[in-house]
Amino acid sequence: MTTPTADNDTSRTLLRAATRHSGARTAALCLVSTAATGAGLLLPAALGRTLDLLLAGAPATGWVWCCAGLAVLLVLLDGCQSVVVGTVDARTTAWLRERLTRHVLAVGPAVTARFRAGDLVARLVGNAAQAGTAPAARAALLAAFAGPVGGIVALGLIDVRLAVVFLAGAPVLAALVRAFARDTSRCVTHYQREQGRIAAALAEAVDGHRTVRAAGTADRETARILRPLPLLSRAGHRMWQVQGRAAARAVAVAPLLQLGVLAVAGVLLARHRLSVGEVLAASRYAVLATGVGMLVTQFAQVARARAAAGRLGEIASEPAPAHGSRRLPPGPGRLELRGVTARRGSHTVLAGIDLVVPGGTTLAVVGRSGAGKSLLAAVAGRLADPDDGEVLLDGVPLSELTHDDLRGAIAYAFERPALLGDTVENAIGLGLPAPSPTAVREAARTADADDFVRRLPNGYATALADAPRSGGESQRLGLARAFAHGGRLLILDDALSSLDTVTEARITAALAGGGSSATRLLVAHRAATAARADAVAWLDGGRVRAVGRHEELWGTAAYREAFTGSAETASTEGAGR
Ligand SMILES: Nc1ncnc2c1ncn2[C@@H]1O[C@H](COP(=O)(O)OP(=O)(O)OP(=O)(O)O)[C@@H](O)[C@H]1O
Repeated sequence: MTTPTADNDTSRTLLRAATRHSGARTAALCLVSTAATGAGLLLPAALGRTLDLLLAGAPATGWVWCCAGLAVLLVLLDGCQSVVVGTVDARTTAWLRERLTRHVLAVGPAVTARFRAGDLVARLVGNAAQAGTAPAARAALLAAFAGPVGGIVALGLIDVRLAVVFLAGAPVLAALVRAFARDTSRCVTHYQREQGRIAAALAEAVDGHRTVRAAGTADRETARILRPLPLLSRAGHRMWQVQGRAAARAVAVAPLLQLGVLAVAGVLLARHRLSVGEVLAASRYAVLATGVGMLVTQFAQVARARAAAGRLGEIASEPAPAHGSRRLPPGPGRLELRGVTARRGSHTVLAGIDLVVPGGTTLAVVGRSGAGKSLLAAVAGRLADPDDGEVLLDGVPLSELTHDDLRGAIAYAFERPALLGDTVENAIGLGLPAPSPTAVREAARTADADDFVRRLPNGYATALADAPRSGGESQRLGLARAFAHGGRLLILDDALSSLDTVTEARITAALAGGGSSATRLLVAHRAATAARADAVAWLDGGRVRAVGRHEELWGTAAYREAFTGSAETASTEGAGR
């Protein structure tokens, strides 16, 4: 579990990297924004000069053109700014989404232990888009600062007393902006958190729609999903209050400052220290110098982006398992667990497990529901790391293997496989660099899936979305994927549970009878499956109570009990282990 400080550091690092990624465009945006601010600052001076020349009856055509040119330039720069802001936002958002999606998938099940699925999606979609505006918003904030600062400098250049009058009231404005920035960050963080809660509950309800309908609890479920709504509404109202209060205070203070500047300018005009044009310029610079409205908007944007980046930082700080650099030497696929201990919360699920599966043999793992069979299967193929001990394949600790060697050597099938890909063929060949149609069909035949795939509208080319499947058919496709993957270790985590006993017998017999040369680890609930394995590991109370042939163990009453009453509850691929 990471700390809030680590999350904050990570969010800052993430934003810095995202800004670097759009570096050239962000620099261009800074240039365009600065140029726009510069043009905005020059315009009042040019207008003042033009007015003075016109009042004096002197030729002012050049200055009129200059004013017109500056006005046109401002419009053009404004257009450029919109285009560049759009591009920077889009590129940064895309970069953040890609990087975090990769990270989420690299972290694996641990990420779903900390974040609910809907909340993760809300973060990767909504918050990434908000955080993606950070580089452009910061550049715009700089430009928004340049306006008031330039306005004060210009006032000082016209007459230093004008700047002094303004600066006397400026601390009040600065305090307003600071309070606004602080309050906004707080409300935005609350708002985004409540949004994430709603998204998480909604995703759970959509996933469990059959259960909700069967229980007739749609109304209660809707209420559960929308429970954070009052808090969301409160955070939203608070945001508007903060923004409204800041604007109201600014509206109260800014005109007073502008009035002060104008009064002093009027006195100086009366004393012939300033021209009419300079008074006009001073009045416009006073407006620019009090440009708090712009600052408030930009601060709000930066605060939203930073709060969103904070939520992304929480994901990014979740450590992904590191892979080693060792290659897998040739070998028969001998699997060895040495003193493997795995805890979940305060519960020690696996306590110092020692187990050896000789290459090319089948080990069935049995035990009552909750005995830790799925966790053992996850640890055996490094879907999860043990808290203590190590797992070796042909003598090499899994944690020291390169990512490609590890994943190339171990194939998995689950009770409820997630089928990914455009077509049935792609779903079976998932993960293979170049899946051959022959290998995919051969694997499907071994998994007893070939017949029903051929009956689909376009056979193997049928889009997954157009291939309605029963639980057993999905399992067979998941098995086919594992068989097509090959490798020297095959782990079936309750992947035969939805098959009828005849099909299950056919598949396990095919595997044992030369259908696969791999070492096989089977999480089994049925006595018949255990009976076909070369050996059985009986898990009980977090330990291996016995290893032996099924027929030998069957004599023990407690062993027989492990097969009764445990078949209804089973593990799932997405259960977060
Ligand atoms: N992410 C997790 N957080 C907390 N506890 C967990 C987590 N994953 C598994 N557990 C707990 O670990 C124990 C073993 O779970 P596991 O799924 O490995 O059991 P199993 O033997 O496969 O059960 P079944 O036969 O019902 O599928 C259970 O008590 C389960 O609640």
